[in-house]
Amino acid sequence: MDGKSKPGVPYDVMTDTWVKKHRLIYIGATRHPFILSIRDGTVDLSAFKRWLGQDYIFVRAFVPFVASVLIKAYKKGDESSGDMEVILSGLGSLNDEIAWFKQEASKWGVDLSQVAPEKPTQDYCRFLEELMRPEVDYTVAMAAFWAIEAVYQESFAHCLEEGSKTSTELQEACQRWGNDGFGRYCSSLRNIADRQLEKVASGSVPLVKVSEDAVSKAEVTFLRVLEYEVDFWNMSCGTDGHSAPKP
Ligand SMILES: Cc1ncc(CN)c(N)n1
Repeated sequence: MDGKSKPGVPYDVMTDTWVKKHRLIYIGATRHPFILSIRDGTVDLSAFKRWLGQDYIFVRAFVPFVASVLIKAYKKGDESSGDMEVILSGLGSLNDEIAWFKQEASKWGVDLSQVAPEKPTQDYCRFLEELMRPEVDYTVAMAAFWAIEAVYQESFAHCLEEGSKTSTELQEACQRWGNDGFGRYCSSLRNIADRQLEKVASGSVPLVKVSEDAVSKAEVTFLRVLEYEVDFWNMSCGTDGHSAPKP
């Protein structure tokens, strides 16, 4: 709890504060025109196929990133926190996700072996590599991990809400990240990130002490994730100026 909170009055955890403070870019990432076009049934299928091929490349790079977070959780040495179990479950679902991408690609006639990473994918994967370095704080890596998963969860859940006109053929893709189980998994990641971010408050004992430096680095990292996600959606739509011409 921060020093200004009153007993019995709910207070914002750090990730709430960030989402409110950076609301515009957060909305930009979770309500992007690409997602809105899936939701209203007008998505350009060549854009969807481009997203599919590029996201397969991203997810392959995301696996070692998540493994690096698992190593950081292990090194923290707090077995009772349950963090490793949450992260391990994430690695398990990434295994299913990779199999799903292969199956979906064959359904849509996308030859994954021929897909080259576009610039936004390359940049995002490079960012993941930077975060994998052992000197990157667990708090910073967890904040990125949560934000990356949360953007997909919020985006695709929006395509399944009442009133959406998502086509039947794309509903399964939306279910992958928009289902309640994935929502609960994102909440677990968020709780870990918030617990790590909890700062020393006057008169209360913090659960975890992290330096101000790690907290501000984590916020910058959160913002960078949102920017990379927006670039990734832009690329999928072909509105980034870098994408290959539509097939
Ligand atoms: C670009 C991106 N961001 C997030 C996710 C969710 N794992 C994803 N598959 N791709």
